[in-house]
Amino acid sequence: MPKRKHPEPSTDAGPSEPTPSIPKLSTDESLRSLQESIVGAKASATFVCGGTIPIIEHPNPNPSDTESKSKSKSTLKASQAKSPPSHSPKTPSSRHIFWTKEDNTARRLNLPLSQTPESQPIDSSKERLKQLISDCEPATFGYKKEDILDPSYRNAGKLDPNRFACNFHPCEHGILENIEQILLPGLNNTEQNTLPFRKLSVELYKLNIYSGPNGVFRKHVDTPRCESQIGSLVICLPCQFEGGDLAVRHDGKEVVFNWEERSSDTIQWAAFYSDCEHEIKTITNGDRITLTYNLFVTEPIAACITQSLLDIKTLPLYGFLQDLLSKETFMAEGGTLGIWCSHSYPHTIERVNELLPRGLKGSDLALYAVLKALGIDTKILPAVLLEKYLERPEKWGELVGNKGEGEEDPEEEEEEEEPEEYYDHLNPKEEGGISEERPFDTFKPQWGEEWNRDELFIVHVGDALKGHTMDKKEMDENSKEKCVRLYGGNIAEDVTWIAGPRYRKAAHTYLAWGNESETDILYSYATIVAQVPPFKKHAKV
Ligand SMILES: O=C(O)CCC(=O)C(=O)O
Ligand SMILES: [Fe+2]
Repeated sequence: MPKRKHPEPSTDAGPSEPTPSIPKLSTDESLRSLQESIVGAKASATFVCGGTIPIIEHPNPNPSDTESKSKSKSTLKASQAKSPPSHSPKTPSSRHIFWTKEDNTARRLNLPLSQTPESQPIDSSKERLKQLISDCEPATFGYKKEDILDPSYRNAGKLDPNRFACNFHPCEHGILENIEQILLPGLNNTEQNTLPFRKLSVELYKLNIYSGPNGVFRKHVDTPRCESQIGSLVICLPCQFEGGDLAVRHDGKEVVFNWEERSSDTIQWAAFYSDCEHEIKTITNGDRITLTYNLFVTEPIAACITQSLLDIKTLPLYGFLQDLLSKETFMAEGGTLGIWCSHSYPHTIERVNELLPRGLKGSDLALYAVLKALGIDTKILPAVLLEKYLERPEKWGELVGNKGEGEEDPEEEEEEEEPEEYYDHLNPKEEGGISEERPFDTFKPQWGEEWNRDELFIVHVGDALKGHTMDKKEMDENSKEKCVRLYGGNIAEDVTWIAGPRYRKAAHTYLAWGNESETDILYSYATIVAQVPPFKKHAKV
């Protein structure tokens, strides 16, 4: 365990946010304020960004007005993208979609329709648009590993990328660079390079058309196409429509992109992490044509482009923790902090150690990087909740938002490992739907309740992340013993837990005891575990 650093008075902590001062707080009070600070940092973390590119008749030297025009219902604003790099190409006056019909003949549509070449009457462009719509196939959505066609849930047309091409690429106008800076920032400080430099790659996924009066895609979470997928990008091409707001949510926050006003003459875009719930409100009129892309985090790149990295010391959380650690009253004997990750990761895949911590998102990334930068031994580890709550079923209600006694067995409710699409439709009575899939969503643990340690759960923290395993024969052991065998590690009696469990993943499948043999699943959560060393007065940075 490293020695607790005794930081110098913070001179370079945050440019705007003053470092909160914590005079003589007991460890418990300090932990409470730490929890507030971490939860606060999570609340202000970014999970989505977007922007606008006007289509102009004549090339403009600075064409990419990427200022976001999204409307936010919460206090959070959609992150504003910066100006494009100087090498950004000139904006073409219009965009072309080329596509093939079933008989393999090719067609072309110019957008915006108002910029139809003079040689071509506008009516024939409108006719082309109709043809494009009718050449699309009905768009399905994934539910329980099946493709479902249900226009009351998703009413749209689609073309797969092998049937169309468009003279647009998200690298133009610096869109990808802007997304990278916001969703995949390099975090660094002068002393320590805490994370390898990361880059985004992008892959075209579909062309979709949502047409009035009933085009819609109700709330869902995109299915990641592979483990390194970190998000989705939507490019809305210039074509007039009304309605069709895109609402993106994470952790109780919502950002709404209202694209109707500028739909006829601009390209508008939004990018968000894959675990964000989102929906497209009803398109009441016109045609909303989008290109969707999958965003992946690439292999680590050795070279660091230092000037583009965000300085960790400018994060308010850095100053706060630095100050806390300089107080002798804070965890004087040292101890372990455990923070449940607020984003979903494929943390039980075979190659998990290639993907984490590299693929950390938003607030998890910031917290991990801050702890590392402060010299705290920090790891991403799996945590398993052992079923102590089964002995106290009346306590379960408190966890799932005071649902009261006699509720269904939470294990049964939570059988799926991913939040599902289509839940709202299938469970119309369940307000919000999502709480059924993620029972912890509504639970806000308060420091001091010690809910997970003594009363409700025993948390087992593994020694390292590892891929999903399977026992093909019955083992004579209880869950605790199983965890120790699979993960090493120990029952984490002395971990101070912050925030609450969110996204679990199947970690181990095994044959359960019973009259008939059936398989059971052990789930784990990704957590950030930090070993705070004991305070040593003489320990200087
Ligand atoms: O078109 C949009 O705004 C989003 C589309 C979407 O959510 C999807 O294709 O999964
Ligand atoms: Fe989606």
